[in-house]
Amino acid sequence: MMPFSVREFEALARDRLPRYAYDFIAGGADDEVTVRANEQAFARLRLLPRVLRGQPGRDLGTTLFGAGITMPVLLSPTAFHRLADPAGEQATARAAAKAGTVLIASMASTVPIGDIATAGGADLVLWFQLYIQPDQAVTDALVKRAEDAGCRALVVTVDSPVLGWRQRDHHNEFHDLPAGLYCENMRGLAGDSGVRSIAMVPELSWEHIDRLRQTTELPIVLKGLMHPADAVTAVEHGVSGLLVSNHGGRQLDTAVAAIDAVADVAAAVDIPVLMDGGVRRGTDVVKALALGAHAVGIGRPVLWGLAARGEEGVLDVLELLRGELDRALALTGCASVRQVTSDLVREVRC
Ligand SMILES: Cc1cc2nc3c(=O)[nH]c(=O)nc-3n(C[C@H](O)[C@H](O)[C@H](O)COP(=O)(O)O)c2cc1C
Ligand SMILES: CCCCCCC(=O)C(=O)O
Repeated sequence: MMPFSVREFEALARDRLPRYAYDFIAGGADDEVTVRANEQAFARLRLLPRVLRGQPGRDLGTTLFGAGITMPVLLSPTAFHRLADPAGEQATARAAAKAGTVLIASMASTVPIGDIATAGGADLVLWFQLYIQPDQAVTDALVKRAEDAGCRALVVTVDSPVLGWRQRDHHNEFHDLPAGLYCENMRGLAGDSGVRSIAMVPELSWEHIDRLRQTTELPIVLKGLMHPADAVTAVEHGVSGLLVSNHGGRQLDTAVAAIDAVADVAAAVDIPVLMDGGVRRGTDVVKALALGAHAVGIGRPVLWGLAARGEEGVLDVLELLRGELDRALALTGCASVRQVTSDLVREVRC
């Protein structure tokens, strides 16, 4: 059966994946309050459409750090794509390139960043997600690998000084990758031992960002920042963009829904603000744009598409969202993503 929504892709993925892999993707931290809140918060926001502003078509395109993309929907970084499909991140890269949008490759990819870039080809706008490592030489080597692969931005995840408590993974005893799968970006670096060689750094601070700023010319995007005061500080430290995110509810449980943090962050800074967490429909994209986001990211939906139908499934998910966004723009009276304004959204009590 052909799925007609992101949700239907989730159902297909659930049927196909082993339990531990499905749970790794679906799960979050502690009681998963924030996992649910991310989606529920979108449902609490309602659209207030404008009418009689007829346009023959809609322009979904936007620009990020000089690169044109065909819609404001990015692939957020997610680990271990080969858990979902043998072609892993290579399949994802091909789909992102065909869709004409940004792939943020996870540092915890099961395909090396150079091979992801090759699979996506010249059309792929590729960014690299980085967990700053305790050993500076390892961080430097990862940045070099990303630069050599042609990545156009570094996305530094700042919401993970320690790893969240993923109860489902503990129940499933999922602590390491199955045989044959490896954190390929770590291969050959000091201390390399697969998944366990990716360290979370409890002492992570603005000094780490300053040092990274001096190491690379690439734009730096901070991912996992939610507080407007931190957004202001980020700009002072030379950061080029922000990805408002609570890591899909996988880190601090009971953190506010990501969409609820967007407006204050966007009002505080003049750099591009992106968001991810709970985006499942084109209408969610419109709501995020209305609250000041430049674009949104999707995490789990990509893995559901990949598990359900490989490269084609990821492309299907992206094209479903594109179609929904196009319809949502038409139905709210917008001819382009730039016409989405804050007056189009209202919060209701559920
Ligand atoms: C299975 C899985 C793996 C993830 N791996 C990473 C990662 O390696 N690095 C990172 O910064 N975020 C990671 N994330 C968080 C996503 O980038 C993103 O913030 C989140 O999935 C967005 O929420 P959504 O899944 O509701 O779209 C992961 C999320 C999931 C579900
Ligand atoms: C120690 C392994 C780190 C992989 C982290 C992947 C990730 O961010 C996630 O949310 O899962």
